[in-house]
Amino acid sequence: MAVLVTGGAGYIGSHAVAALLEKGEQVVIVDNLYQGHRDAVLGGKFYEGDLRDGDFLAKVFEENDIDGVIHFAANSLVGESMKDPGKYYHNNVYGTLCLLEQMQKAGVSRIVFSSTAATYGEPERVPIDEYDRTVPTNAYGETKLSMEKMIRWFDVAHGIKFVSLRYFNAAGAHESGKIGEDHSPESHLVPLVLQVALGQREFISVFGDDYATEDGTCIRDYIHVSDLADAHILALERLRQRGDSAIYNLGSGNGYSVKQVIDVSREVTGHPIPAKIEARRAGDPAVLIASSERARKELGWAPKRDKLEAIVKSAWEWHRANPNGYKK
Ligand SMILES: NC(=O)c1ccc[n+]([C@@H]2O[C@H](COP(=O)([O-])OP(=O)(O)OC[C@H]3O[C@@H](n4cnc5c(N)ncnc54)[C@H](O)[C@@H]3O)[C@@H](O)[C@H]2O)c1
Ligand SMILES: O=c1ccn([C@@H]2O[C@H](COP(=O)(O)OP(=O)(O)O[C@H]3O[C@H](CO)[C@@H](O)[C@H](O)[C@H]3O)[C@@H](O)[C@H]2O)c(=O)[nH]1
Repeated sequence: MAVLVTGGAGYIGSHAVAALLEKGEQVVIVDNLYQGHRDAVLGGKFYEGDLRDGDFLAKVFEENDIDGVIHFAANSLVGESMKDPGKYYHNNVYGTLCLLEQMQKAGVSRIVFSSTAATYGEPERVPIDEYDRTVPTNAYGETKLSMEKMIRWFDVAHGIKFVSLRYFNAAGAHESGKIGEDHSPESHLVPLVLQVALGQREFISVFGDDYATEDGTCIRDYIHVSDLADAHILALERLRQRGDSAIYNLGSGNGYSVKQVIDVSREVTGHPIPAKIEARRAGDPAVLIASSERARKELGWAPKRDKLEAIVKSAWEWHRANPNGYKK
């Protein structure tokens, strides 16, 4: 039996594939390489193709004995989703519908889904738990919430059991040094800050310093990508043991402002990292911090690398060794 990983050539997906391979799992990967990299896939059987291509996806299910799916494939940028929401509905919502229909046809009844803190919107309180209200402030988060709900109805109607993992901000790289974060264009704070330290950018833009936070910049909960990968293995295990469908937050429980991320990166890299205050980015909530108590209790998950300094160090090692990412 094999695990199908959609988006397994992407940043978090490639780390999950590595973790599955380390566990001795058979892994099948589907990625259209829109953002992913062939070299990020450390093993398993790779198919290049798009989830929305019905014939292609049917063939993947026919050719492999799949017992569960881990679904990463999506577009995931807050800023872009505010400019082009249609792209997000098409790829994220329609792409997930195509996947669920193929799972139903093939009789595959387990899915671990990459959800996000962006489903909550502006929280009423922090840390946020899974019972808090979900009112997304951006189109990306809205599509992820729709995907979660769609999966739940496929459970109700067709018994497709799910674990939706609402991750907060992923950062860092694999300890082997073989895989890390490489998006093109890059829009995430940690890699952009490190690009300044590498001399590839002159300064880091700080999107707004007039939020209702201590230093005026947005606060996020950064979580190491390998800790996220571990949670997928535990979630899959829960489904294999016939556990109920569930939703879990995955974060470290620590909030750091944009300015704090820059300060920690200055310490880690020894570079002054000039910063420029710019306008707010549309769709950004001021503060997102997770309570991951439920994942700790029910999945037995705990982040092993939850200090920002350790996360930034791990990202820095990858970026320093691979200044052009996967490009040779
Ligand atoms: N990076 C984060 O901080 C973060 C936080 C919360 C949730 N998430 C979610 O985790 C998942 C992975 O995020 P990431 O940062 O690794 O993104 P990523 O862009 O690096 O990975 C997504 C992968 O999916 C592939 N893909 C996209 N659409 C596809 C399609 N239609 N068919 C086949 N392949 C397709 C891309 O080529 C890419 O390799 C996403 O679903 C994202 O919404 C990410
Ligand atoms: O050049 C930059 C880039 C980002 N930021 C700020 O840094 C914070 C983090 O931004 P970013 O790294 O782009 O992550 P988010 O927008 O918080 O979104 C990430 O984290 C979400 C979960 O919280 C995921 O769902 C998304 O997929 C993932 O991109 C935000 O306040 C941004 O406004 C800047 O100030 N300057």
